[in-house]
Amino acid sequence: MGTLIVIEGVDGAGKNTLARRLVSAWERDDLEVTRIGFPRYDSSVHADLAAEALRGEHGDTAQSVHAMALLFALDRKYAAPDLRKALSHNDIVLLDRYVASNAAYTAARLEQSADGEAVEWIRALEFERFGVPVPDVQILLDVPVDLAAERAASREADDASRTRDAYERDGSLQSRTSAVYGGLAAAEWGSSWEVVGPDVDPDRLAADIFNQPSDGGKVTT
Ligand SMILES: Nc1ncnc2c1ncn2[C@@H]1O[C@H](COP(=O)(O)OP(=O)(O)OP(=O)(O)O)[C@@H](O)[C@H]1O
Ligand SMILES: Cc1cn([C@H]2C[C@H](O)[C@@H](COP(=O)(O)O)O2)c(=O)[nH]c1=O
Repeated sequence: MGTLIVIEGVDGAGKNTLARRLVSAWERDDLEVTRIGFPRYDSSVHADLAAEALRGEHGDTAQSVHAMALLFALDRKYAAPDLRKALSHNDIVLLDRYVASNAAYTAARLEQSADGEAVEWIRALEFERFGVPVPDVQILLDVPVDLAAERAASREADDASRTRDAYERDGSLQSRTSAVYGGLAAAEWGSSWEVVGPDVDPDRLAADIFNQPSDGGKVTT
């Protein structure tokens, strides 16, 4: 059975970039790795509806914190069989965003903290009711929100297909989300967390997170 590793962080933190570098490091060590990004745009109707809502379509859907969270959660519910299959065929399944994204953004939108009702609602909905796999370790890429916002803005300037959505343009939401993430990591929400900064060395992180072969491929933090 493979190890389920998740990268979390605010928009523009550099999750996608870090994920690619971790995969390269693990593949150099001959590990079998699969990378999946949530939301699963273009392969999940729920993910596509959520993206469209965040760009102003579907009436007042985006205004409803809970409707948005349900769309993101349904994307994962229908991905769960593929996640289990991927875990049975790989040493590592690396996810770019997962359940903690829903917990952090939902709580932040409702101005709650990591120990509030929204986070508990997401935990019960996704892990208990939908039965999505629980991660072995969650990495929080903890980047100052101003730096993350600059990166998201410059990515938008370079690539017209990456225009910022409603969440990405809301600096206050990004700050609150960052704070909730900090609380989730401190509470080891769901599983163990590793908090890393913007200057993390991906090769060292890859080695730290997946110690092999001495511990049989189990995760350490
Ligand atoms: N370590 C880094 N140093 C400099 N620039 C970086 C670094 N990591 C990422 N970037 C740049 O910042 C921008 C955002 O990075 P990336 O797409 O990896 O972030 P993300 O967290 O996956 O964003 P989102 O959640 O919004 O999809 C990209 O233009 C990327 O090239
Ligand atoms: C998976 C997931 C995402 N979100 C939020 C986070 C982002 O602001 C947007 C879109 O994600 P992307 O990484 O920028 O493509 O949605 C969320 O609130 N809940 C989730 O489960």
